[in-house]
Amino acid sequence: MIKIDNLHKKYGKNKILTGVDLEIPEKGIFAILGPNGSGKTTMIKSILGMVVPEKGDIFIDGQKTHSNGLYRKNIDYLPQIANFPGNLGVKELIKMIKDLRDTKADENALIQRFGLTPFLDKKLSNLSGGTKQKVNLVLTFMFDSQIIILDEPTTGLDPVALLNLKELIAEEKAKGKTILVTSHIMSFVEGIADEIVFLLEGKIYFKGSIQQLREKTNEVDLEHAIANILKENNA
Ligand SMILES: Nc1ncnc2c1ncn2[C@@H]1O[C@H](COP(=O)(O)OP(=O)(O)OP(=O)(O)O)[C@@H](O)[C@H]1O
Repeated sequence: MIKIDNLHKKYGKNKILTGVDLEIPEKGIFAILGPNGSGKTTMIKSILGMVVPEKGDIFIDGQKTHSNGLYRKNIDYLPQIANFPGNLGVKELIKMIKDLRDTKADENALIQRFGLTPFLDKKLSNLSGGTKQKVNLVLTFMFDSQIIILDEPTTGLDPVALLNLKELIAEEKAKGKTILVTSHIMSFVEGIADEIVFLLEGKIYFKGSIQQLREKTNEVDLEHAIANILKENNA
């Protein structure tokens, strides 16, 4: 379980998170939504210990995150922008990440799933954006951690890869995992999310099911429900 208590983070004078309280239970898919710049990545990076908040606490399974970095081993993370050296080959990169993480990994089924076999000996700099993202997905999902955090996983994916990703996320959930995902693609979110967590003006504006959000906003679908919140709040 992930618990965030009164999280505050600013960059210089720019206040981004101004008292985030959030509880993410054991199992399920939670979509972190909010307008550009609302602090979704900042919140995710705080959970991962990559951003140091001024105030507030984060607990994972009851343990405070800044008391011990070991909890990170149990989180698989797909960053919004993954920058690996372009002269690395795909196979080399996978091996390098496996060696660094030093945890059991199973990449072969994922390589098949995303059709990456023909690219294994290619350099990253020679891959298309979507193919690079498929490689990043392999790097994320090849470990078998209880918590998976995906920051904009759909970037550059074609419809087949997108369907594959949706199925993969559903399979991981079926194993009892907790998945946090950010996305601006509402059809993707609607297809996978159990709950929406909506960040606005530094706080959690809404947490609940898509159905509850539709009822709250009186809208027929998620896209209109989100647009409604943004217009009402001039966001
Ligand atoms: N390292 C940093 N230094 C200074 N400002 C930063 C830094 N990282 C993020 N910011 C600023 O903090 C704000 C929140 O950024 P963040 O990336 O968390 O938002 P987001 O909700 O994930 O946005 P998006 O939907 O565009 O991905 C933005 O105004 C951003 O410019």
